[in-house]
Amino acid sequence: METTLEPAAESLLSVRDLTVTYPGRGFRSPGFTVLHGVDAELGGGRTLGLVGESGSGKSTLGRAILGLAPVSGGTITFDGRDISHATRADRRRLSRDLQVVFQDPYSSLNPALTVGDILAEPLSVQGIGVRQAQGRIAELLDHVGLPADAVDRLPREFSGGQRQRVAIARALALRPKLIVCDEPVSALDLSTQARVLDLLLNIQQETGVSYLFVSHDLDVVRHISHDIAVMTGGRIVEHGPARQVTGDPQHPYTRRLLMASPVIDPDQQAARREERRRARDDERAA
Ligand SMILES: Nc1ncnc2c1ncn2[C@@H]1O[C@H](COP(=O)(O)OP(=O)(O)OP(=O)(O)O)[C@@H](O)[C@H]1O
Repeated sequence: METTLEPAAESLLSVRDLTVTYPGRGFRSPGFTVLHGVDAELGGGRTLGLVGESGSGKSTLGRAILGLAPVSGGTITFDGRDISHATRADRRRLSRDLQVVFQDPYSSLNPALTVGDILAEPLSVQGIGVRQAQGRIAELLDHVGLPADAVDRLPREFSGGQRQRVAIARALALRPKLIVCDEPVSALDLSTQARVLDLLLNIQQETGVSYLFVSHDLDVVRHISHDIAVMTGGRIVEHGPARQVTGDPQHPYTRRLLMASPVIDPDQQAARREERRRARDDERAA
């Protein structure tokens, strides 16, 4: 199924025909193509949820945007600039506007640094003085709901959810325009997941930051996203407003994903029955 994307009126991120091929190990071994001509679009102050099974290429898309996966074809335009082949120096400048929160709050924070030092790092890289940095760090801790004395403590003194709050504070330090959130709640228990998702929503309302939110969990993505892109086999098979993608899925793969995610609400259960009926009809017609 083809998904034709019109650039959003105020597009912040635009991915066009993106191909990522990892190089083969030896000179005889061919490269391994993970993304095959991916298109995606994200406007300012909005969230694009990227959902799909394990290995479908979601993280690779996030990594390509961050300059951590090789772009072998197509373009990535961010804030009006083509960043597909940004140099290291370009990336340093871009890090003001483009940040990341990874899945694992246990390995993504340097265990030897205090929370204060972790938050000071991006500020000092951008040349922000100590006094100004101290003020900003206090503001950031307050913003993510951590106590002021967290500044002198080490990551191991915090729970998984609190560590993820530290990672979010670090990502926010330079007031970015976009944060790539790569499975940021997958390692957390359900109630902590809900609190971290609410925090991300509040931050977006207050700051206008955009999120590319990668998750294998459609329920999580549905909760946080304005738009959803559905990915399988390195291709985006459906991309549209969250309500439309989850309420009236067009692609059989999206329908399967929806059927596999748990529902409690009776209206959703009725909709789910209808989805199953349509999927059965589609299979018979195929
Ligand atoms: N550095 C790499 N070199 C070679 N292949 C890679 C590399 N990183 C990822 N891959 C492969 O790319 C494919 C897509 O991986 P990716 O992590 O993007 O998927 P995903 O949808 O995010 O899955 P998950 O939810 O499990 O993280 C996988 O087959 C993976 O093995």
